[in-house]
Amino acid sequence: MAYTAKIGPSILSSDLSQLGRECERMMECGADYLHLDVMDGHFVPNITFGHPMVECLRKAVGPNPFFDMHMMVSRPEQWVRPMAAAGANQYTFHLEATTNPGSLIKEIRESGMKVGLAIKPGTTVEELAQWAGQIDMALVMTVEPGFGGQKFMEDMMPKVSWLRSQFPSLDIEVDGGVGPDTIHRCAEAGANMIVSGSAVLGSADPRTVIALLKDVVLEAIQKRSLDR
Ligand SMILES: O=C(CO)[C@H](O)[C@H](O)COP(=O)(O)O
Repeated sequence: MAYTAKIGPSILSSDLSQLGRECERMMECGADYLHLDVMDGHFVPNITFGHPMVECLRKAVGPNPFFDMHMMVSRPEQWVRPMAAAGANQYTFHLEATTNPGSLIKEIRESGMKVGLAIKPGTTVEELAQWAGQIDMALVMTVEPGFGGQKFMEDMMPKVSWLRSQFPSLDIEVDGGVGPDTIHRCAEAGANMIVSGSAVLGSADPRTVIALLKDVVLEAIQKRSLDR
């Protein structure tokens, strides 16, 4: 079992006027990585930020925090090189946004980043599966992408369970409505990379929330390895 539990706060839910400080605060509170949501107002009905912001953030927080870029954009091919140059570590694009996932995967690798592949709630996991051998991480969205603070879609969990059964070493991320109330379902299904926005950033005690999320996932991983 090659994967481990990792918690990545979605900084979309932070005080955006203090983004550098918020990123540092999350890392100090035990985050394993930072999940950065890039939205273009076209693939999703919301706009956030692009590579100039990522470059500034990288300068502000230094070389260590792992930047997991969730590219909710219509033309993901366009931003691979700029994001790599800005200091991104992983480039997660949406399967629905490209007609040529194979060449995009190759380009991301050549640019030195890890590859993540995301699917919206309406996309089947079988469509993702054909690329699973070529990617570092699969992201199963548990809300319709576009906004933080939405309700967790429990009915996405069979996708996670199926992926885990088929790809025992793959990093599987869940994103949307994940927090103390929903983490058990994600962990049981086999997710190991946990994005949490409002539940972590909206808490008065993010350190405790991050630790709780991580403990639940670690316990599920241990249980799965004992059951094998
Ligand atoms: O990708 C996203 C929205 O498209 C966000 O990462 C996600 O919604 C996290 O926020 P929350 O935990 O509050 O749901």
